[in-house]
Amino acid sequence: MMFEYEEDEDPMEQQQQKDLNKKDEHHSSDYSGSPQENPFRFSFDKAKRAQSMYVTSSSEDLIAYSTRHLLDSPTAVQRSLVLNATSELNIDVDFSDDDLSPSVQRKICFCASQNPKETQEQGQRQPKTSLTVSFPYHTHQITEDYTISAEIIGIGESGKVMACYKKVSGEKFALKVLRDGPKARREVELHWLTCGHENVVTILDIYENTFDNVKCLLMVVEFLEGGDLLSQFESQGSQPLSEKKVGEIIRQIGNAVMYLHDMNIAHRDIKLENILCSKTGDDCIYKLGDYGFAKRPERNVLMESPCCTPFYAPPEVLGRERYDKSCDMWSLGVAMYILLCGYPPFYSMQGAALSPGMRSRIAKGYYAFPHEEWDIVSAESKEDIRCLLRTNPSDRMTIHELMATPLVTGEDLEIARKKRGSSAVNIPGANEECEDIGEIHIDPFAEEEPDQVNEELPIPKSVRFLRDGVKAPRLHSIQEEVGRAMEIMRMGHDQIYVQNPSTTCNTLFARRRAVHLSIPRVQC
Ligand SMILES: Nc1ncnc2c1ncn2[C@@H]1O[C@H](COP(=O)(O)OP(=O)(O)OP(=O)(O)O)[C@@H](O)[C@H]1O
Repeated sequence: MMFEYEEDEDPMEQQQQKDLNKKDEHHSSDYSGSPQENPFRFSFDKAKRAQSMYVTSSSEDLIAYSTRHLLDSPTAVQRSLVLNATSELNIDVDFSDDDLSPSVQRKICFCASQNPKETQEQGQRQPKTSLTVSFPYHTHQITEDYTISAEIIGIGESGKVMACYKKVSGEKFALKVLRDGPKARREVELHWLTCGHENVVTILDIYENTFDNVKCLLMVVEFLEGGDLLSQFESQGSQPLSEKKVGEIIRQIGNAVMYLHDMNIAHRDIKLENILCSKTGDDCIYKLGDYGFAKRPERNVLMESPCCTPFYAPPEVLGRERYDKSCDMWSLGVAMYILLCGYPPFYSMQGAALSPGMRSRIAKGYYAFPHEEWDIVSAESKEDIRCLLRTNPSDRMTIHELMATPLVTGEDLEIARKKRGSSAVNIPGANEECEDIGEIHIDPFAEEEPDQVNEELPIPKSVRFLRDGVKAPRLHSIQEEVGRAMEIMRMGHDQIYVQNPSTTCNTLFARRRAVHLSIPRVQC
């Protein structure tokens, strides 16, 4: 079997690479970790980075700084992509609606009564109509109720997450500042609608305040001491977790996802960074946060705007096809894979956020279960991953199916096997056992790309890399990866510049032109 496979060169990736090299020269301290590591094992020390971003001055200044940063930072393009994005969302609340289970209805009541005092005394909530549920928010200054600390507890795509303390109790909370707009409102609304679930980060208060003429939504949420799961996982050396532990994490987060999906809400950005931990160590409660991409489509309408983080992005998202809640299932499959072995199933060999090679492997559902990490993992868990990483969304395992698997229920595998009368279900042709490497998985249901029919699939370099350390991909922080990827992938805004095919001198386009003669030639 040949192991030659060159990734397609992508001008976008090359440009990113150049940018990164430049950045490396000037900010070498931004990067940590050895270049000999797997691309996922970039060790991003968020705490260190956050510490360097302390801002001293009054709380108002701090928030103003944060909002200004949303507009003026070097990543303003990314920010504006996020902030200018997409359409208004009205959440239908018809209590006779079949879609709304009794638990959902209870949840709506629960949320509505979170701050009854505020409702009665100040009447500062948005009016609620029978058709639209808005979230309750305060219009007075947040600093009347909370002391905003200079501590930045996290940095994400849409801004910083800061620490704040409730004045009356001294309790610590996390504060997320969003520039007001349809996207921010959608994030807050959908998060608010679901935040009564024990595995969803609880929202305490929402404020609509203006700083420097910028209207912002400020979301005060519970502070989770354990931080995000990626940081925890990396701080423990990205060592594979036991199946029992992974089952526990997936059970808790799966519960939250099931709750969302039953409400017809898709989270669309499930990843380890968005899973927050109540503490480090045992008996941790895992909670789903960051609803920045959550969406509730109109009934029977599939979602179209590309989102997600490339490591976790399913093929239909990359392919810009219509997709729905099943993209969360793919992301759960990726998260499960990472937790069980310490690296992702799909990644760019250049360490970029997304490359043509990675895109192609995702599209084909092409990944491996290398011996070293996977031989000790049960056939059942591998089968769960295969069912989650099916390229066709309609073939993919649903959340209800996942929640019934022995990994999640904790059912004894021997008993589960006896019940089923066999070991894990094997799909003929789905996997190829390769003595030296491990199990190579190719989704048997993946649709062939038209120009690749009858072509033998190459073994992905990732397999060689994992086994032989053939090529050391460059390392850079996940935040940068995500930032770049978001720039490429988030299309739901009005700032995308589409190059004119009859004038562009893009090299990738030139190569495509050479293959597809119908594309007009350009004198460059
Ligand atoms: N409630 C919280 N308690 C503790 N840490 C938090 C909390 N909320 C967020 N964080 C930290 O801040 C980081 C960024 O938060 P969040 O994901 O909400 O921001 P974001 O801008 O929407 O990020 P992105 O879209 O890049 O995932 C998290 O990965 C986590 O480390």
